Amino acid sequence: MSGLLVVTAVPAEAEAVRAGLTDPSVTVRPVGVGPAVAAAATARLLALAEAAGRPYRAVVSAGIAGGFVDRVAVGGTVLADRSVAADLGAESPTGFIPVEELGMAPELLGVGRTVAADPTLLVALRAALPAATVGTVLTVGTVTGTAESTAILAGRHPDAVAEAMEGYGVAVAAALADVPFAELRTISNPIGPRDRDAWRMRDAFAALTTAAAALR
Ligand SMILES: O=C(O)c1cccc(C(=O)CC[C@H]2O[C@@H](n3cnc4c(=O)[nH]cnc43)[C@H](O)[C@@H]2O)c1
Repeated sequence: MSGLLVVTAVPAEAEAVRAGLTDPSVTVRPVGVGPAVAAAATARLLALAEAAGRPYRAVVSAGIAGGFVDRVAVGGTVLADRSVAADLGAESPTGFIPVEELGMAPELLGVGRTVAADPTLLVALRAALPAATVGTVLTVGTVTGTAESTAILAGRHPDAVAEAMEGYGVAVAAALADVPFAELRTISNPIGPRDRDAWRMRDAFAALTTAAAALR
């Protein structure tokens, strides 16, 4: 059995995680931006390890994220109790319809648009990161960038604390491989009207390095 697999979107996130690790058995791999590449790359990493007779014991999606204002601060750390594909569904004149409510046969839904964190892994991470905010982390294909879309998303997900672009994809790969999953994020920017100058990447990367000590 191998140790923990940590997947990030970009190499800078992977470097920030590696800088804070205390457990040499942890493997960190940048897999790309967005749920599709994150799912495909994570599935491949898990399958290769399993085929080599050294399956990973758990997988964590880690990186920076946007935080919902008044729910988590920029520079803060978030643990997802569930990762949700926020835009998986259909628009309608009366609002968004989640994929579960579209009337498809349940067996066609695969793992659905919500994946809960592994309870044991989440308990361990919460114990190691007591200051972390725990809540839903949304996975989006497009970074939210207007006041209107922020209000809609926040209203639709009152339990959501952050949004990022990979967690649900990694979660699906982990679920199909029957490997425990969790998502760990540090907040680089408030979710809202796009203001790239307001992004605090350095603070978020520093927080990611600090939080990485919990990955063991
Ligand atoms: O949006 C940009 O302009 C941008 C430009 C260069 C690099 C980046 C990133 O490195 C983002 C990578 C990663 O960060 C997550 N993230 C961070 N903030 C948000 C957000 O507000 N909404 C969604 N995702 C966010 C995401 O997981 C990206 O993969 C960005």
